[in-house]
Amino acid sequence: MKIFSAAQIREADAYTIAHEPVSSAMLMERAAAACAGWLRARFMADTPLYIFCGKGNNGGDGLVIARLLLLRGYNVEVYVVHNSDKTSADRAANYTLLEKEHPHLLHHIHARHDFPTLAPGALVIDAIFGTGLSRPVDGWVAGILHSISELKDRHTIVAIDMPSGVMADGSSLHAPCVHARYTLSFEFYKLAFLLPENAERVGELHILPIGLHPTYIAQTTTPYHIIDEQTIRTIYQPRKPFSHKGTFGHALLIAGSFGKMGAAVLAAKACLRAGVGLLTLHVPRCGYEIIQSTVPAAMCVAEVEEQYSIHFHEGLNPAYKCIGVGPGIGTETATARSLERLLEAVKAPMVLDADALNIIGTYPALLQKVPKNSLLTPHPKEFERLFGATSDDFERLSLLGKKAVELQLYILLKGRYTAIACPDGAVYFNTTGNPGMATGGSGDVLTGILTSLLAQGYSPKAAIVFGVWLHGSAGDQAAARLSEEALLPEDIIDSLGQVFIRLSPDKRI
Ligand SMILES: NC(=O)C1=CN([C@@H]2O[C@H](COP(=O)(O)OP(=O)(O)OC[C@H]3O[C@@H](n4cnc5c(N)ncnc54)[C@H](OP(=O)(O)O)[C@@H]3O)[C@@H](O)[C@H]2O)[C@H](O)CC1
Ligand SMILES: [K+]
Repeated sequence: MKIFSAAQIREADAYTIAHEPVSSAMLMERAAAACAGWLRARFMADTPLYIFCGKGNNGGDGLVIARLLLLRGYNVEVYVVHNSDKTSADRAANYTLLEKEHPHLLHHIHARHDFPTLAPGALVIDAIFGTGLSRPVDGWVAGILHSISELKDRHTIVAIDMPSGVMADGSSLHAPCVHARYTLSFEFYKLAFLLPENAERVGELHILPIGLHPTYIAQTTTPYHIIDEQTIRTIYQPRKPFSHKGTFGHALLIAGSFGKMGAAVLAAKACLRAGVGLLTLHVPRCGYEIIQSTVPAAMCVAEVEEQYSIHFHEGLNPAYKCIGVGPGIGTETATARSLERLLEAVKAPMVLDADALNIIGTYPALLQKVPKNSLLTPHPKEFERLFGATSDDFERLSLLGKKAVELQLYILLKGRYTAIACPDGAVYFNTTGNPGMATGGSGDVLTGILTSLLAQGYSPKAAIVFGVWLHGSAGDQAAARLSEEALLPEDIIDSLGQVFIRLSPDKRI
């Protein structure tokens, strides 16, 4: 699913109006009907309802929502926020319509002290600004956004299309914004919704389809995409009946050290469950019995060195289709030296995670030695160590994209919506996964999955997009069974099978 900018959304609107054909007023009616339907399904007609409307089309949506809910007997009051002397034509027409039928329900806000006192348990609709916001809101209008946000503990705030004050394509980190409990947005995710700095403002996001023209959507390009199950189904390669273990590749995982062998066990189990044909683990001496007894399907190469692996660049089997390195290996100087030699020796794309990234953060020259098209999987702290600090999430996203192109690497940035930046400039956001996965060890599971998919012959782009989606989906499946609180990385691994079954329904018994 594509993520469009505010300008492209306006174009999609105009294209739909010209080609469907549908009038702009009807499109507003559709958008508002989708919101009214959503609200009616969740809130009773006697809920005190306050709709705050701006002077643009977002305000127009609010006025139509008011009209539609009044028709259904809802208890509505409308407050027009006079942020501008100008108004849009569709908003003006809908204002006239409402004024004719319900003049006593219309109120006007020209200053902060015009803000009303709300009845207890009210539903507050924020339809002040949407995608038309071009600059941070200031003055008394900013005060109104604050007044709405202050209601959030006692009332339910629902933002229409965008929480007012949030800009679709740029940072509004320090700008006054409505903090909504729910955001009902039209047709597309906006880039701002996917970045952590807006999480508290957007609340629970619902994307409502309003029938924007499919031709515009198909022919318009954007670097930003949401990974959807439809895309995953085109990536996933079901197994052919005559395949054998050699068909699914031989992976090497370099993981674990004294006290961190759990990372190696988790990565190994995930690698096997994600379908690799053969797996070898390279561990320090202390990990030998652990691996042989907990992951019997894997082969194990143990070093003479007791606590840390420092010779993993030596004697590499040419049969290895993919090498994953990093979980729990530590950052000893000798380990860093071995990593450098490994990067010099390997030409095929690898997976680098955790301590491998921390070592590269300490010795940044190593970044240039990482084989092209490798997969790097930093969390935000590791990302900062690798590429430096940024002042907001939009700047960090742009740095992520820039580094992926410059270094010709796939770099993901872990988060609620993990962002995957590709060497061709595309960025994919993953929406699967849940807060239950924010536990030590979840990242090791991801490393195992990605190494497995690359070894099986998935292209680096297919492996990272599929792998991140799979990891999140297995986490969701596990959380549905066990709760987010009780979720452990092992449960993600155990649920991988269910996700594969979902992707290939003909395999169900
Ligand atoms: N395809 C769709 O998704 C549809 C969306 N619809 C809705 O339309 C809005 C976008 O409407 P638009 O009129 O373009 O813009 P807004 O209503 O969001 O904002 C315009 C008003 O905002 C004022 N403005 C802008 N920046 C500021 C600021 N920093 N401070 C104060 N005021 C600001 C602007 O005032 P001007 O004086 O600059 O003119 C306008 O008053 C979209 O979000 C959806 O809700 C359609 O209904 C259907 C299709
Ligand atoms: K809004």
